[in-house]
Amino acid sequence: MEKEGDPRRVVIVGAGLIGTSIALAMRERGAEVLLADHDEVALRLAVEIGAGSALPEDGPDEPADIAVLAVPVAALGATLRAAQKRGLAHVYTDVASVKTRPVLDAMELGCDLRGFVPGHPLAGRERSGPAAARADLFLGRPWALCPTPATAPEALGAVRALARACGAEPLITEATEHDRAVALVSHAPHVVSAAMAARLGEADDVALALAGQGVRDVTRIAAGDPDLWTGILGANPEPVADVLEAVATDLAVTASVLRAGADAGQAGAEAAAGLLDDLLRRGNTGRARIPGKHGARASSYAVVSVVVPDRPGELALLFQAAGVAGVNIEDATIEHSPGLPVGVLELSVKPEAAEGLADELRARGWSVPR
Ligand SMILES: NC(=O)C1=CN([C@@H]2O[C@H](COP(=O)(O)OP(=O)(O)OC[C@H]3O[C@@H](n4cnc5c(N)ncnc54)[C@H](O)[C@@H]3O)[C@@H](O)[C@H]2O)C=CC1
Ligand SMILES: O=C(O)C(=O)Cc1ccc(O)cc1
Repeated sequence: MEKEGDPRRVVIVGAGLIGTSIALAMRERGAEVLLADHDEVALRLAVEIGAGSALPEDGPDEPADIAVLAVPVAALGATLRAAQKRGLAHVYTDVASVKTRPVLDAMELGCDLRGFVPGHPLAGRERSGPAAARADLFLGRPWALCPTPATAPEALGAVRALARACGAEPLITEATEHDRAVALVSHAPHVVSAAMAARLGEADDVALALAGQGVRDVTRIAAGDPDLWTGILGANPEPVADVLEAVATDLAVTASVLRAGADAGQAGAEAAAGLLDDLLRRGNTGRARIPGKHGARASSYAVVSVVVPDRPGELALLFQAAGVAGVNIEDATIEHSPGLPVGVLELSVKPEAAEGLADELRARGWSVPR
């Protein structure tokens, strides 16, 4: 549904995963979308899945409200310069995973920084290209905006409206702060995931046959495009290296503790166990600090666990019951063992709503262990 202040005409340069996802989200809001990509196959595919129409060679009839540059980090400066020269839009933004380096590139190339709002949606996938695009990719996700001192307030307002129209939560920050933050929460995790996944290159058939959800979780993002990630990491080297060195220290201490513990005496074994315990507990603490939906702290929700029979319509009934009880479900996960006739549904709700929900579900016949 269209909202006042939403951009009406949007140009997307780079019809890959992120560009096409923004295009699809804006099309759902009724915007006109014009797409460009130097890869004709990607462009055609994006047009065919309904993301918009191809930007004419000679540009739009009149400048669009916003042009979104969704190209790899290293291509951003030149792409902005070319887009501004063609007069594609009144306001420009980008989605690159790093902010300081591309903004410097844009300055060096003489881009007009007043109408440029550096941006970065913190949502993505381990797949590239328009075929992987989804209109709902940005729902409830943070979208960093890093205006420079030169950025015009109207330009910032327009890009903020674009992020909201895509369902995201805009968060204004400064480029160097952004780059340090994403080194910790996105870039270094990618390298750690790749380093673990790389071990699987040497795994034998038995090990691979035993691979469960844990290793899948830890290595999911390692499936990302190596070229894209080489560009991201190369543009944010120092902050990423700082995090990797800290992780490497924890790993090196753990490895030596495990080796020493194997043949240490009683006192040595206790010291080793203490160091290991310390890391595992710091891991619990760090993981619990990752915010849940809309930036709320995950630990600020209470979890109600419900045993649900594996029957058609069961979840619909249960969510309906929560609705009748006036309880908003903030998040839900289902733990399900294949072959078992039941699963455990974990519902995250506001703490004050947990008891009422549990009582309501018990009254309707569900098992909610105390
Ligand atoms: N992959 C992810 O999960 C996320 C990526 N990003 C950032 O979004 C940007 C795009 O990444 P993806 O969409 O994942 O990549 P992608 O590979 O799916 O799409 C990039 C598209 O840009 C096109 N392209 C490259 N240079 C171009 C140029 N000079 N002119 C026109 N088109 C050009 C490519 O042909 C390709 O279709 C990158 O800067 C990345 O850092 C941001 C958030 C998440
Ligand atoms: O796959 C995921 O879950 C991601 O988090 C992807 C991602 C990749 C790069 C970004 O700059 C932001 C997000």
